[in-house]
Amino acid sequence: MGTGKSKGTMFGNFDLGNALRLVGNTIPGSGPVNQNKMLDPTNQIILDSMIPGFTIIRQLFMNYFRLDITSIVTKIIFAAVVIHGSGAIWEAIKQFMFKYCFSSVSIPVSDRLNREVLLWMSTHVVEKGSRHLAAQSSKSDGECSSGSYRFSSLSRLRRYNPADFDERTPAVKYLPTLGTQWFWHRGRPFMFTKTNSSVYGADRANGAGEITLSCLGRNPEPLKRFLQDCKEFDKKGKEFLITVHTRGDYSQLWSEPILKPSRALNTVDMDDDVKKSLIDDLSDYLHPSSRQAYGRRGVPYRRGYLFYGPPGTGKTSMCLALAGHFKLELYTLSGYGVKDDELSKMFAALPPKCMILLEDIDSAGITRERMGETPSTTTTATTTTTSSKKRDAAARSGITLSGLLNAFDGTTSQEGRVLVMTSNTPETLDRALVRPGRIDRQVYFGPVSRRSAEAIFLRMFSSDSDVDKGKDGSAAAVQHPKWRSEPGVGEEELGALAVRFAELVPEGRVSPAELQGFLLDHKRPVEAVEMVQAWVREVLGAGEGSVEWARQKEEAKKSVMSATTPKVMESEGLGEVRIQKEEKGVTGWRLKGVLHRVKMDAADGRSRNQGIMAVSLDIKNGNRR
Ligand SMILES: Nc1ncnc2c1ncn2[C@@H]1O[C@H](COP(=O)(O)OP(=O)(O)OP(=O)(O)O)[C@@H](O)[C@H]1O
Repeated sequence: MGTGKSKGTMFGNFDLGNALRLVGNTIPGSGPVNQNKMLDPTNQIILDSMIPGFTIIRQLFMNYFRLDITSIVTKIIFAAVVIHGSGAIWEAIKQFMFKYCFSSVSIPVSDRLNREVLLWMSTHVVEKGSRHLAAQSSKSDGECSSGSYRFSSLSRLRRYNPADFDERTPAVKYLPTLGTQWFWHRGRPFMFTKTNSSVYGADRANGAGEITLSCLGRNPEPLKRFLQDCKEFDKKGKEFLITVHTRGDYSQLWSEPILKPSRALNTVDMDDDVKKSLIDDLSDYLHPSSRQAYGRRGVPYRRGYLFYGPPGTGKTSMCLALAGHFKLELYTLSGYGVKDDELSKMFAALPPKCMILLEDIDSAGITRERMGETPSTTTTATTTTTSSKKRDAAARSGITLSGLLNAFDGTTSQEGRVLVMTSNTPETLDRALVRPGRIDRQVYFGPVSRRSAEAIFLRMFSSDSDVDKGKDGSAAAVQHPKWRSEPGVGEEELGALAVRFAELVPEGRVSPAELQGFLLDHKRPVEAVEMVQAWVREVLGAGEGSVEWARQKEEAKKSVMSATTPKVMESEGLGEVRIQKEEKGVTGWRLKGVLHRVKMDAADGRSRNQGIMAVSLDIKNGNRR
């Protein structure tokens, strides 16, 4: 290098000494152009080897333009050598400096820190005036995909922007592009480098890359501080969002995180005491000292809840609200299509502290049959049909009871998680699934009471600023044009309307989801009060799946239980009525099922359900929707 002998192939034979002599010989003014001047044979050979036919070209220029191009060509070659050589020297200096004068840290593309650094860079560097950017379209709900991640961090830090919600022209987000960028952080220069040479597949297609951060000095502390700041920044942005993972596809067990606006606990209506006790129980469990306390007492550090009740009563909403309140990442699974071994791997892959939601666990088709543990029930045609139906569901879902229990309690299963199962028909769940230790609390979510009807009404018609204040204490971002645009309806008037509305909604007969649906169709409070009676009449004749249907079903079951108990000798161990068939009759629906007795198995101490009697019950005026 120092001799000027270049590394490049083009300059492989170049002799700098000769070249310098040539330059000297041909410096303008060093003498008149002599047409017949011959080139030094060595130089001639060098130039000819570098530019084939140079001597002929030179001669032509001499003859036609009386110009000796040797000087120009030699200078160009000399400049190229200098540029090339200085590039290599600069590279060597850089490498030396980097090795001995800089600290650096690299962050793989799969690590969440990668996303957190990108977010910080986007907001503090890229959006503040980078000239080289990577652009991405955000999704309508404010999500933006970055590498294998999805995040709405940029939009969530801004005020409401209608463009963020326009499906046709999603807003554009800017991220650091591949390559190197310098920036200042806490008074120090930092170098950010993003490369994708070791990134493949979807990540590469999405523009994700490994990040290397460097800063001047041999002490890596400033880098650590910077990474901590990135984490804090990300956390702050997520304050009003929750991270949700669903089942992953292809090689991933869980999907990449999806950010959703978190739901405030006060927007989920339920009995105040039940809600308070649930929150207290969870805060107790999540207390930093709990893990140790559980460990010292030899109790596995896990907590399980069963949220049960008719459809649309807030089970899922409560789960989202709790995850947001306690800043837990939420992993949701609806059960179908997962095999036992995959489920066990999914549980093993959960982070140490998170919430896992198994939705509608009763419809996941989990049976003992696949384990060859057919419960002894009275053999009726309906039982056979139900068993085969369940077997079909189980075959579809691939989960067995033992597989599920193994995932919950297995050695690979993470401690520290909060498990929530939701169910519309908890009585159909195997007792082993909901025994204490797996499910520590069962929480009932019921239809609307008078108090909750009033609360839902007020929440729907309060000004947006009030709703927002309830959630995060911030001022309103937007006021919806239609909601509560009735003149003359002030706070006092609204309160009175809410009381009137609640009186017209019969207690325990409609679900919060049904009531919410009605109020979404009637966005003015006076109109809602006027229309609610007609709507209630319509809903109470509603069919399967409604709260009214569930209520009548429960009542019918209870009456069968109380009527049959004396006949069934030992009432001790009497379980519940399990519906197996629903037939349309003249006056409504006839449900056929089996009355169960629960027996403890002396051998393994597990409870066994034994069908002891076929029963039928009627639901009057029930009609399917
Ligand atoms: N108790 C409640 N308080 C406030 N909103 C509710 C409540 N119950 C239901 N909702 C509203 O109804 C809709 C459905 O609620 P959600 O999905 O939580 O019900 P669910 O009980 O989980 O239903 P399913 O059993 O069918 O899964 C949501 O939009 C939610 O806002």
